[in-house]
Amino acid sequence: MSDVLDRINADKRALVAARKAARPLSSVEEAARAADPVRGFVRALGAAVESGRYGLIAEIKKASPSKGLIRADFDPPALARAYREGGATCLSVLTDEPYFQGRDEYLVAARAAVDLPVLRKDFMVDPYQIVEARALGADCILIIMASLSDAQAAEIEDAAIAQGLDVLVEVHDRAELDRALLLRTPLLGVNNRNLKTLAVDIATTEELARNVPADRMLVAESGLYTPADLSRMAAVGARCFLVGESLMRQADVTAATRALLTRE
Ligand SMILES: O=P(O)(O)OC[C@@H](O)[C@@H](O)c1c[nH]c2ccccc12
Repeated sequence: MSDVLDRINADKRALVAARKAARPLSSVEEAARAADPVRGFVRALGAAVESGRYGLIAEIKKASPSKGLIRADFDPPALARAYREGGATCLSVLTDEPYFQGRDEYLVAARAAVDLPVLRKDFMVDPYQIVEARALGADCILIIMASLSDAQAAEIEDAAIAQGLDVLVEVHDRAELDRALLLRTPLLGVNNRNLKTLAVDIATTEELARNVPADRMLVAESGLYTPADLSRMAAVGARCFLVGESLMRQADVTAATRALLTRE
């Protein structure tokens, strides 16, 4: 019954309840109003694709539930600069602590180091986290359809829109895709990793791509290692990619990012 995602979401709800008790929404809202202007996340990806390039969302990820520690030498501002130098379009920064060893401060530090738009990569279960994301300086938030009901997803998207944030909605199967299309965001991610079992299969994007309407921007997520992997995703219509581990494992992140983006 209790898969990985159920556990993560239950823990997240408890964590958010504690955060709410420690800091009232009104205080976070005040910080959100004072935050740096939003950088257009969807706009940056659209511009990359428009100019014939891939849109790369490069992820700053220290550890994961499936792999444990991914990168020991973990310096978010240095990684942000390396990704930018290598040609990334946007950044994704894990802020989930219990499962990914992320931190809110990593997002703040990474964003301050570059001019790229930044996704707060976390498990959003409550609109409070969206206001938090804005207060931290995030430009985009993640909605995982497997974690939320239609009503919860819509509530979180509304909160993001109210804060001026972009939304990446993530799906893993046909039913989730159909539900995601009820949302307004143009940014549609297909996660090649099943968050319930943590198994990865990049055929997932190939299978779902044909059902993604032309007015959505398809992002292929997870399990992407080589230019050939990106070409395979591009062949079914993906021009944007979310990549973490394969770049995080390299000593020279700039060179690895450049190499990944090399078109065959
Ligand atoms: O490290 P990878 O296999 O390149 O995957 C990156 C990203 O897609 C993955 O971290 C991810 C996708 N959806 C998520 C939701 C929560 C946490 C993490 C994720």
